Amino acid sequence: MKVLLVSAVALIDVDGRVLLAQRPAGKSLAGLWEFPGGKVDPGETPEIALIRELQEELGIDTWASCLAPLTFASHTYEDFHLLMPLYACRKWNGTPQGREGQTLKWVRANDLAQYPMPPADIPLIPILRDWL
Ligand SMILES: Nc1nc2c([nH]c(=O)n2[C@@H]2O[C@H](COP(=O)(O)OP(=O)(O)OP(=O)(O)O)[C@@H](O)[C@H]2O)c(=O)[nH]1
Repeated sequence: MKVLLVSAVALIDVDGRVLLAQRPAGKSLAGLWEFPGGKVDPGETPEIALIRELQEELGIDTWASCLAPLTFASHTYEDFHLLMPLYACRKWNGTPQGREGQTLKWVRANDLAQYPMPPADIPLIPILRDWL
């Protein structure tokens, strides 16, 4: 089984809300809400990959020093095994915009469970809620 390394982040605003992005139609897991992030390319650290993905997907800039390791997902999908570190980040420059057609939503900790997420993300929600 191929292990896929994906870096993801809980962006947290001044009101303690978390940013979720809805996967656009046509992609795998379309319509589900996920944490911003993406695949770690060869030669990248998880932090560098995340900084790049945040620029590409949301048009914001952040720094490795602002990415705090929070927890991780380890989940077997049909064709691969996902290993996904989840960072927490409260500091960035710019206003997140869905640059790749994603709908974005700032969600309160207690409302996170109302957003359908990929199966790998489900165990992360109570951890994030307790941490917030
Ligand atoms: N970014 C992100 N990816 C997640 C989450 N949960 C989860 O299972 N994934 C999976 O991790 C992989 C992330 O890859 P990606 O975002 O770079 O790539 P993608 O599937 O959008 O497609 P692409 O290869 O066409 O760019 C996908 O298989 C996605 O379903 C999550 O919360 N955030």
